[in-house]
Amino acid sequence: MGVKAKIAPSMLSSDFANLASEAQRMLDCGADWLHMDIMVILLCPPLLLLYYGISILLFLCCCRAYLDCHLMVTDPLAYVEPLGKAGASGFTFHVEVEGENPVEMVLVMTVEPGFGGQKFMPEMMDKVHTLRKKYPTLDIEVDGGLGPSTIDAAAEAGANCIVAGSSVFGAPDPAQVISLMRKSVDEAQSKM
Ligand SMILES: O=C(CO)[C@@H](O)[C@H](O)COP(=O)(O)O
Ligand SMILES: [Fe+2]
Repeated sequence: MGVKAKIAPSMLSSDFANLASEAQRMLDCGADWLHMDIMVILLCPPLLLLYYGISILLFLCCCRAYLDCHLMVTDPLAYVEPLGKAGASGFTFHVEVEGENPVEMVLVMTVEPGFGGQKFMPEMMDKVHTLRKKYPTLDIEVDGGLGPSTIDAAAEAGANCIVAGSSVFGAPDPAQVISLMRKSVDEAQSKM
């Protein structure tokens, strides 16, 4: 058996007016982590920055889940301490930003950063495959366009941490989608 599957619904696709109950709903459906996209005004609509400021605060009060914070910012280190104190559990940075990139988990984007609901980019699987060959026990996270129709490609390439927004929040039965993705990762890992 290889590395453990971790399924992380992206809160970007949740009902923003009911964040705390949306978070709990995903945990009740079997989510391992909650994925928090943190963006800057320069790259993304300001409303999202405002939203995430508020949502982190809400999570502090209401949610004890593992918060997988995806920092789409140019100065990620500046966010680590305050967000860590505030309850964030793990961070991913973008390789394009300056400075060191510590490797406990590698995130491979499978859409252009910025929005949920985009189409999965299968060409990114070469990168995942190369990483998995080189680092058999590393957590490798994929983010964007993951769902029932794309999970097998990601799992077979070696991804084990799966971020999924629209496919989970938009499903009539999110628990079933989470369970299907976990099964796909577990099966692929058992063959590695
Ligand atoms: O980081 C991002 C987008 O920038 C993601 O976390 C998306 O929120 C994933 O949403 P889906 O592609 O699964 O709808
Ligand atoms: Fe993300």
